[in-house]
Amino acid sequence: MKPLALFGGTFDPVHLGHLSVAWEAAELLDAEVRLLPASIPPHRQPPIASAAQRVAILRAALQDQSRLSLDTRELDREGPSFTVDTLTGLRAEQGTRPLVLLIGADAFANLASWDRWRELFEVAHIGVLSRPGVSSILPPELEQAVTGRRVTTADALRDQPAGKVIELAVTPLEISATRIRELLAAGRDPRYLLPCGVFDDPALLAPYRQ
Ligand SMILES: Nc1ncnc2c1ncn2[C@@H]1O[C@H](COP(=O)(O)OP(=O)(O)OP(=O)(O)O)[C@@H](O)[C@H]1O
Ligand SMILES: O=C(O)c1ccc[n+]([C@@H]2O[C@H](COP(=O)([O-])O)[C@@H](O)[C@H]2O)c1
Repeated sequence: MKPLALFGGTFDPVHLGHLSVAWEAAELLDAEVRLLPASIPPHRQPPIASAAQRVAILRAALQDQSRLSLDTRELDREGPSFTVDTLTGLRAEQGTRPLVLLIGADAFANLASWDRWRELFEVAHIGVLSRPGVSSILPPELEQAVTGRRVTTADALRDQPAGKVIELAVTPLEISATRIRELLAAGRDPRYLLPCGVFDDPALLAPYRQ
């Protein structure tokens, strides 16, 4: 069975950095990949755009392809979007299908601050996406938790439903939502940092313009 990979984020807004690494992860793992927008992200300022606005941008971004899809379950839940709750729900739905949590290297380095973070390894594998400027040195507590879990081939994720960690060497694209919000707020037009379906509809980016 193809693994199911979840790529969570604030997506405020989704950009070509997200889509490119999600696409490459889908290819590298031969997995179904779902983008999972967070409702109230646990460890950061609330997003500029509302959940409905971020979903509208995601839908526009994902049109005309079938490899990446959208999973809005965190938006349907009250309270902060703790990833362990989301993955536990998916585990109950998906039986023994391998689940892979995709996270950028910057977010992965902070994993030990996440809610019930050790339980994540019980419900999913973790696929770490390389990101420019992010060191691969982990805090000792996390390094210890990861020891013995590292695998280097996608096939190794199919042998069991959860518990492994794989580094995914994706093409580095130095794009961030922060930079896109700054450019839009300054009246600039970051056309080639965003998917064309998003840029072609100016109403979608209105929340970020001042
Ligand atoms: N260019 C990129 N390359 C690799 N991973 C990325 C990239 N941009 C974002 N990610 C990863 O995507 C996930 C969701 O990121 P998020 O929605 O916070 O985007 P962001 O660009 O980091 O946003 P912000 O600048 O607002 O923090 C995180 O795991 C993050 O590490
Ligand atoms: O569960 C947690 O405690 C937790 C803490 C920080 C981040 N996350 C998740 O990590 C993903 C990326 O977060 P962010 O803030 O980089 O967009 C997103 O799906 C968040 O819900 C989850």
